[in-house]
Amino acid sequence: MKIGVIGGGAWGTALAQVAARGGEPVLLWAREADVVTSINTRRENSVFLSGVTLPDTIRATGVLGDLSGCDALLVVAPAQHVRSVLGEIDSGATPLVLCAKGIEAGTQLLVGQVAGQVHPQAPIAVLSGPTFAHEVAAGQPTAVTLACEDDALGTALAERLAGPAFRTYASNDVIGAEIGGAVKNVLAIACGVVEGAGLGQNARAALIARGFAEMTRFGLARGARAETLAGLSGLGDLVLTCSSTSSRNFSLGVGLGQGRSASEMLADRRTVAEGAFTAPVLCQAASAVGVAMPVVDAVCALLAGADVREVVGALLARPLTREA
Ligand SMILES: NC(=O)c1ccc[n+]([C@@H]2O[C@H](COP(=O)([O-])OP(=O)(O)OC[C@H]3O[C@@H](n4cnc5c(N)ncnc54)[C@H](O)[C@@H]3O)[C@@H](O)[C@H]2O)c1
Ligand SMILES: O=P(O)(O)OC[C@H](O)CO
Repeated sequence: MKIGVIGGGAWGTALAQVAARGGEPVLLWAREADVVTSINTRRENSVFLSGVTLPDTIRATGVLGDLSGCDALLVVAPAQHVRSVLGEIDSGATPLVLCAKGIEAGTQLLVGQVAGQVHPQAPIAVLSGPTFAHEVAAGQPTAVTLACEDDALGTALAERLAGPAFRTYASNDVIGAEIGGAVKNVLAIACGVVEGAGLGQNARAALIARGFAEMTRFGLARGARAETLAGLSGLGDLVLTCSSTSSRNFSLGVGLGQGRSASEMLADRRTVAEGAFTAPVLCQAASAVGVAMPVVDAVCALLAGADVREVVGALLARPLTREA
């Protein structure tokens, strides 16, 4: 199965390395000419994943059409750009494996649903889980969910991408796998705020638990299965990103907690903090299905410039309620 990768950021590059591990050729499309040059001439993505030497079997291209001979495409562009990038490629019925984590602004669709709209003939799969790109690239042990409604294709993809230190768990809950990854990015911002504002470890643990309750309520309302949300792509990824400054979302939250403005921090950065874009859409999507997500609402308020102490005070002052 020849793999193509759409997106030359840190995660697309690390996944290209995963796919190339057995010696198979992998073609990676990158939007930036300097990324293409860096990979093809220096065997390194010095822009988004510096310090990692890539095998000769990974070739980069700036031409999306070059991916047309691939047997499966890993889609690793940021969530808000998946529609436009996929719209530029004529991949027919080639399976698309969505690896971005987010909800599209305007449509409130998960990225797999966006891909299904753009390429109705293509089988859709989702790869998601607790996966910092630099750890995967370093060959450190990692486990992910590989979800696909077509069990045979899902198993084939899971086997193709698995490696000695990269364990893939097959699932057919595509929506569940996507919702975990999208929602945890927003909750990671909240946990970063706790860190930045010095609110303590009790508060962070409470946010992880109550955030998981929000993820579960929203996921069930959108058709996810509870066991998927409690698995690698949900709770697993939530725990990872809510407890590490390696997370861009967590780090953005730390800045917010220290009183910096979101727009200032997001301006001019080349790397993506998906939670900042997902948060406002998630607020609308939750309201559309009648699900309360107070932590997510608080993140939206902070991203829009609200005062940290006031937002935290309002969260704590809500009427007492039952846990479940
Ligand atoms: N980095 C990780 O550890 C990691 C792990 C799992 C999932 N992800 C997810 O993978 C996706 C990609 O993240 P990343 O970390 O590889 O990116 P990155 O932050 O390393 O790089 C930014 C990426 O955004 C792309 N980009 C910027 N503007 C664009 C535009 N207008 N159109 C198309 N692409 C554009 C750039 O080409 C680049 O590929 C995100 O959804 C992220 O949540 C990342
Ligand atoms: O750096 P973040 O916050 O985008 O997180 C990266 C991955 O999603 C972790 O699984």
